Amino acid sequence: MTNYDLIIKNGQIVTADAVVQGDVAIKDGKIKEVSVGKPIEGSAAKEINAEGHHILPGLIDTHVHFNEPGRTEWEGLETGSRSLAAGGATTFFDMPLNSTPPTINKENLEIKSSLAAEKSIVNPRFWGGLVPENIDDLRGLHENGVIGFKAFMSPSGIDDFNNVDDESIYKGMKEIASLGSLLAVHAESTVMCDQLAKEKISQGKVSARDFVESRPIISEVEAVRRILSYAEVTGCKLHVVHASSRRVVQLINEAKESGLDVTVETCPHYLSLTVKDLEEKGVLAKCAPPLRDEDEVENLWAAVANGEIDVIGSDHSPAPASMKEGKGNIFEGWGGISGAQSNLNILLTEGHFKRKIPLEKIVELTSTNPAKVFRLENKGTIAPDYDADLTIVNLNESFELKAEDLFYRHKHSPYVGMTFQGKVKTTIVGGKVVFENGEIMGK
Ligand SMILES: NC(=O)NC(NC(N)=O)C(=O)[O-]
Ligand SMILES: [Zn+2]
Ligand SMILES: [Zn+2]
Repeated sequence: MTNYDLIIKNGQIVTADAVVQGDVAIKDGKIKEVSVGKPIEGSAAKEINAEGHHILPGLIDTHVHFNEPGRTEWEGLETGSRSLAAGGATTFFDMPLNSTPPTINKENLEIKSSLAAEKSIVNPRFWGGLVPENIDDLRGLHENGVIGFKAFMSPSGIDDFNNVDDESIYKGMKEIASLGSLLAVHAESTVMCDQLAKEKISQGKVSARDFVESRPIISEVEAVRRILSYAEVTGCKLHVVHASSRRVVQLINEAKESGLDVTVETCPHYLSLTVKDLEEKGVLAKCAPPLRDEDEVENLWAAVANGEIDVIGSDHSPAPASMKEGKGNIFEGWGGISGAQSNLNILLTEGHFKRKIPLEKIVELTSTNPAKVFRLENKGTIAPDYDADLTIVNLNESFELKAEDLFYRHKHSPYVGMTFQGKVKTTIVGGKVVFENGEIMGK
């Protein structure tokens, strides 16, 4: 008689607290038993021998733009979710913009969530948008299960998703606070970015360095200071996405210490790429806030090691290759990095192997904390009664990322050509293997 659906044997089980050798038994989509030191008794319909491999809770990618419905020629829920599975992620939070219609009311949310139920091979969750026009729609979005709300303090680059002014920040945050939800912000100063860009462009200064200088760290600092003030006055829980420097992170940590309910995300690209990559790769490595210099990368890793960062999300914001080409005028071309498949690879290679960041820390930032901060029940660790969302990784295997290995709709990424240490072998969502040895097994 079989008492489990799946037993994973003899792996190094990684949680935010420890790495221990053991077995994991799964039934009905849940982890039923974790056994350390002695084998799990009983049998299963399927067994995976994880000897020499590490078993991690599946990554929860807090920040992706999958662009469905309406802009599926850029990505889509099927290709996006396959890329995540290949990269060891089992849950994503899709941003409200770049899909058309944007997720700014419950009707639009319903369109997106039914498409995801049909097409995604990992667990989908959604951000609602806060735009100046939709304060009255926030309740409906909240009641229909959004993770929280996302607003842009500077232009989003998308016509149907307006950035918020201070008045709509105030009104929106008051409403979000009363709902008991939270606001995520893209924090850059509109005035600084606009003025600096105008000056640069009018002088014909359009290089990678010029683009970076047009979106300086102080512009993030200004916007973060302002949004922290509104968090204080409204009592709204705040989450600052894609912080590009430790200065921004420290500002948020000071606010945390003073009692504000605020968290911060950074992304793998700020931990692995620099202005030099933007110079070499051109628009392919363009994003906002922009890549910074080498010392900022090291400072951000110090912040990771020091527990100053809450979560790491990819900010996967893909576009067709034609919009990511060119090295001449960096101001032209789509801002957004295609990176969702490489999150774990970057954190393992650049973090664990190069800078001695413990595996426990990587799990904490990519899975345990996202589950905690965004209140996902039964996710984010490996323990009985938790969802069987797992990824099995061979840390002894290294590989060079090739464009054809990418599951994105458009097979380009600034990470192509890099050599990574640690390869995702198997990804399991709700007890089902969705990715194994380079192939998608799901629907
Ligand atoms: N419209 C976008 O996808 N924007 C994104 N673009 C980046 N990060 O360059 C973002 O999150 O700001
Ligand atoms: Zn953003
Ligand atoms: Zn984004």
